[in-house]
Amino acid sequence: MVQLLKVHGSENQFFILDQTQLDTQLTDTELSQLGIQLCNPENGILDGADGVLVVNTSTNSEALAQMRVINADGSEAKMCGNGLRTVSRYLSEKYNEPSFKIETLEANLDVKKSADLAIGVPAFSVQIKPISFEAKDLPFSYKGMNEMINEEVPEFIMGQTFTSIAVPNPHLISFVGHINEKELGILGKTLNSPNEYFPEGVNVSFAEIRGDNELFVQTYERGVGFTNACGTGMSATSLAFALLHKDKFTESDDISVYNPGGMVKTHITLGNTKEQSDIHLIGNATFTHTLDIDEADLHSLNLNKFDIKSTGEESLYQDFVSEIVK
Ligand SMILES: N[C@@H](CCC[C@H](N)C(=O)O)C(=O)O
Repeated sequence: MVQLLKVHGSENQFFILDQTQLDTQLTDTELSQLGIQLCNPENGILDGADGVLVVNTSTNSEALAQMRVINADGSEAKMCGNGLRTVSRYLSEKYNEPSFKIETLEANLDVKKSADLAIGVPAFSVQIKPISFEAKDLPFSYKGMNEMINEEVPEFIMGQTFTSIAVPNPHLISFVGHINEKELGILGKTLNSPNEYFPEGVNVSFAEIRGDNELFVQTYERGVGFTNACGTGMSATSLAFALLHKDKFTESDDISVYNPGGMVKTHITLGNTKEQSDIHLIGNATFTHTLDIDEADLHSLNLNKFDIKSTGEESLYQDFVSEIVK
């Protein structure tokens, strides 16, 4: 029997599959198909999810395990901040370790247990890197620019400015007075369909500055669509905020980042160069369900065979959210 978990970070929903439990690892095609079928909001499991987080044995001795990220459309992402917190909790409980490193596609990242956000709401802090602003790393193409930092791009939306940062998955950020969800949806869809600007798609976030070190961020995710929260999106937005809105940013304090699914904290330490800045993302790591299945059924995608049990954690998370004034 294999056990998957249904988890979330700020209601950014995932399934965790620990492949070290399996006799035979799923192939990349099987993982992609599993992502598409499990995550479908209409006929997936437990109302679907934004992705599948795959735990593998690490390929280097520094990290406790490896995390891969399969988006809901079956594509693979380089990183996932909210997901990394939930995988951190999973590994922390499995190995009884409070802090360690997790291998992701481009870096080994420091993770550690933080103070619970509320009763029954465990939290983890995760490092987000590497950081790049270079067009080739996003990748993007616009008027031959090597970086897009606070640029007006009327082809996207008239009167807004845009900043593009890879952490290392690609993000496009725009600070606005008030988030227009319809415009975010149209831009997100356009830039995640064949287009001349972001050939590999991009996660698009609109952010409102609510006060000193206080943001509200909404994201249209590559490979997913609208999501309740995007951890790397909130991290990249926090870095853009620290660089572009210095009058509202205090480096010694955390930034509170509200989102449709709850809230997280980020901590930005600016480096000698903007790429050398340090980003930490702190937030909940909630396990909502366990899902047991025979390994053979997993390989053959017989997903109606899951034995699903609730953990009871979601109501405690909802109690925490009801106390937040967004
Ligand atoms: N929601 C995630 C990001 C997941 C990857 C994204 N869809 C991509 O393709 O880059 C997060 O919390 O960071």
